[in-house]
Amino acid sequence: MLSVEEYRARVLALASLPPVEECAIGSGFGRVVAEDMVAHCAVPPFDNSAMDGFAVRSADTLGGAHLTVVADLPAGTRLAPLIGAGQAARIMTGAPLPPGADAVVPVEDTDQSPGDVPLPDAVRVPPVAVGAHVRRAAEDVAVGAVVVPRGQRWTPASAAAAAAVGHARVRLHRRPTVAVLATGSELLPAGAPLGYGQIPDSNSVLLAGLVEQFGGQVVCARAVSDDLADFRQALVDAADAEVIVTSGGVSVGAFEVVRQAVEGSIEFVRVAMQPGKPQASGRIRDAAGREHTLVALPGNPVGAFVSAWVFVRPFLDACQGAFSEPPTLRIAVADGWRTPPGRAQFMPVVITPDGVRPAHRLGSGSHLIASLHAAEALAFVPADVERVAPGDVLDVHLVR
Ligand SMILES: Nc1nc2c(c(=O)[nH]1)N[C@H]1C(S)=C(S)[C@@H](COP(=O)(O)OP(=O)(O)OC[C@H]3O[C@@H](n4cnc5c(N)ncnc54)[C@H](O)[C@@H]3O)O[C@H]1N2
Ligand code: MOO
Repeated sequence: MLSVEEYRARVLALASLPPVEECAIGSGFGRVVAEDMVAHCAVPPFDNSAMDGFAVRSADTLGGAHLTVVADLPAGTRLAPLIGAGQAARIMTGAPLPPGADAVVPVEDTDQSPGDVPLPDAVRVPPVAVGAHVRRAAEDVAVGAVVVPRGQRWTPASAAAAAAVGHARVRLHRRPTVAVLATGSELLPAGAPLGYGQIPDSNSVLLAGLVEQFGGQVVCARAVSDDLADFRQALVDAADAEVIVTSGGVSVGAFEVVRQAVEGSIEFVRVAMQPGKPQASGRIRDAAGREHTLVALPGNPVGAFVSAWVFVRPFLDACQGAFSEPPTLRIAVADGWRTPPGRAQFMPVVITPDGVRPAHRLGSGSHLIASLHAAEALAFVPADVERVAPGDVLDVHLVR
């Protein structure tokens, strides 16, 4: 049996990076930045006022002062009047601090009224320190600084950062294309009336959703029977997919269909984890000679879910050039449970004020698909731990 880390390393070794595309900064959210984005301009680009008020020379204001108002400076002004001794300028938030001035007094702290009023001839101000209410040029980011590093996911906030430092376009990795095939002759599409021994296919919708959540682009997702002709047709549908994620058939038998339908090398392994013990992966070539990476997960739905988080997520991250680790917390256990000896366990849990507890009374049973959605996280129990007791502290991976 392989450890979780050993098998994860084997799956990661199958990853390859899709090409880079140049995109408008307002698009491609969720994709991964391919090159460090460097600031072309500073943020803020110039010293400016953080308040509506009066720009002053702090040295003039010791003990309070009555200053002559020599200019009116709204945001966007092109005026840059020199403020001399005993002078002030009315200034609005975001307007450049005029030369000579080194502080701003908010209008509320003066004898003037706020709002749209005529420019006064003079203003009474209290003492104010150098730099008060001034936003310094480059105090957020300086020219040449890396603002969004490669490997990070592109978000609306990164797009705003890009705009602020002078970029209209960004280089992003293309999303890897993924086909999801849930194998099993007992499977029917969701909503179809069930005959004897048949069940709804819940894995293809589960895995397709997770693949999208992990940044993959799902090109097809459906159930496939354990019949050679059906699997061959599914591969035709999946022709555009760089990656094929399957569920089912990894314990015995059904993968013979895959072996007969394709060329390539698929490795079947047992991983010391619960759920998710049987796994398979490799590279395959379809009848038309196209290469695909295969990541095959166990059919039991909770096993498929856990395997997707533990193997497919880091694999798809590597296929996108992403460096992110899943969010992991250290949380105490509220109610204890037994764990399988010699296998790491991923327990679906809810997070309560008292700590984590299993999301279902039957624990990590790998068929408990209808209650899995209640789980907020997977609590990781190392292979050498056989009993989890209240108060034990575990690594908890968020799964929402
Ligand atoms: N003799 C042994 N039997 C089993 C072992 C074992 O070591 N020795 N391991 C068990 C474990 S653990 C798992 S996990 C499963 C893995 O089996 P497969 O990957 O071959 O999956 P199937 O047999 O096809 O299905 C297992 C289970 O899951 C249901 N299923 C499958 N696909 C779907 C789907 N798309 N939607 C909903 N439910 C699905 C299927 O009906 C079965 O109940 O093997 C154990 N057995
Ligand atoms: O490994 Mo299976 O997924 O435990 O049920």
